[in-house]
Amino acid sequence: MPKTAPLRTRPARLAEPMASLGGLLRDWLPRQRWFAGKDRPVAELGLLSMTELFPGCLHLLVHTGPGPVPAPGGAPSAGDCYQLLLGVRERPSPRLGRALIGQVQDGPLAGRTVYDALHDPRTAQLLLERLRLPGKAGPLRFECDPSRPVPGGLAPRILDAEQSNSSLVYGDEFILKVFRRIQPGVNPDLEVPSALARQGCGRVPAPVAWLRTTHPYGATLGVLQPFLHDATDGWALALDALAAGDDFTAQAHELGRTMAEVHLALASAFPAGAPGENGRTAAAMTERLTAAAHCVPALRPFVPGLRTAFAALSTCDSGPPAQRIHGDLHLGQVLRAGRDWFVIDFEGEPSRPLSERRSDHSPVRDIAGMLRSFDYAARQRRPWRPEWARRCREAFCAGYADRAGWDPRKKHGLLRAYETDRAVYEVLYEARHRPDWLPVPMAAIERLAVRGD
Ligand SMILES: Nc1ncnc2c1ncn2[C@@H]1O[C@H](COP(=O)(O)OP(=O)(O)O)[C@@H](O)[C@H]1O
Ligand SMILES: O=P(O)(O)O[C@H]1O[C@H](CO)[C@@H](O[C@H]2O[C@H](CO)[C@@H](O)[C@H](O)[C@H]2O)[C@H](O)[C@H]1O
Repeated sequence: MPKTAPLRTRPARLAEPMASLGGLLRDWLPRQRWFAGKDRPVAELGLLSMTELFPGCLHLLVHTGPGPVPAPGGAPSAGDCYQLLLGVRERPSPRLGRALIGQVQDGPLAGRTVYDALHDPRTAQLLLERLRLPGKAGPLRFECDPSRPVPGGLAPRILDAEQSNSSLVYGDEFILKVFRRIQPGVNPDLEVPSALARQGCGRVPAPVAWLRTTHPYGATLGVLQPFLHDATDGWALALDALAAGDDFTAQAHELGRTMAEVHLALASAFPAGAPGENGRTAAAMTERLTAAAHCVPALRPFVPGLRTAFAALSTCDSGPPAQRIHGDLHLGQVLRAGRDWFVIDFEGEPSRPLSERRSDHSPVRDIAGMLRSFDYAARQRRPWRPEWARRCREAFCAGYADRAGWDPRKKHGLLRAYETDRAVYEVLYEARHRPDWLPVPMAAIERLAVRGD
């Protein structure tokens, strides 16, 4: 892309830019994969913070309703906050392609073309330059681990993956995840891998630099970590194995061992909080089911059957103690390089509040997530391959038991409840993001509600 024209409007004068940018962003936001509020129009759109990061590049935190824009330091309001990096240039360019957001009609930016600057190699390069050394820009703080220096001049490319955030890869050596939906507090995707690195856990790429903001509240905005360039994610490997009719149990077994290792490292890295309590967990799961059935009518006939899984949880033995976990474990979150598995993306389920994602949970929740993922993979082939999934699930649990010292297969009631809770989450996720995929978790819902296995 050609060099962007410097913005001659001073940032302070852009205090009212939502009036001019608002229309464009209202159209553009709901079309982004990472935008969570697809089920409602963007009625409210307000500016929480704006920083001119480089000439021609604005860093924005915007609030989308339904609630009003919260006042700094004031009470939280219903709605979400998103991080945007907007490129602003004098003239449109066909090279902007799908990065184009549109042309501003009025206000201080009238006539300028606005685009998603993460697609602009120059912005990507400048971003890495800022991250390599500590520094600040307005409320933004660029920080790094001085023991893990990052070389300059690495060529950037935007990752073309179905993601909840946006990622840039630099010279196949580092990957920068730019969080899109921002919540106050430290993001577990920075907190957890940093803590695991301090434990010497080699199964998780360690953050080397990160971006945070101090306004309108403290929050993590991005994390740079080593890119495992020779790795393939577990989802792609599982689909390849299915297509070739290959067995995947050796890989699943090794993956089970890896997850147990990561859970053990997490338990040492974070002091244990209050012990988990099944009755309270069952109540929370039932509440989530009720909320999901409210949004997805197809769930409703199965609610009574699913509730029995949660009711049974209240009477189960307590199981392994609650601890920090991954929180959104599936085959897309594990990468295999050579014979080793690595675990990424410790953000947790993106739709849940950060406080909940950062609290302790049963490790069975992660195990259930991975077991569901084998089922997802097996359902990508027709006729679907229940045996393939069953063998992988067995092997994963056996590998986990080898390393953890307790066997998930002996915790049937816990596993059923957590699998049910995960399938309910998936129904909601698919209904919002990929309606064509809804039959996949719905098949599990039917199985769990009717047969309970
Ligand atoms: N350290 C890494 N090395 C190699 N690939 C990675 C690494 N981190 C992420 N990826 C790739 O980027 C994709 C998206 O990363 P992820 O952290 O899951 O983002 P999101 O939370 O937006 O879904 C992953 O599926 C994986 O293919
Ligand atoms: O974007 P994230 O990786 O944080 O996770 C979200 O998106 C996932 C899909 O990309 C979704 O996972 C579901 O689909 C997977 C196949 O694409 C499957 O392997 C998982 O088992 C299934 O849950 C995940 O739930 C969601 O949080």
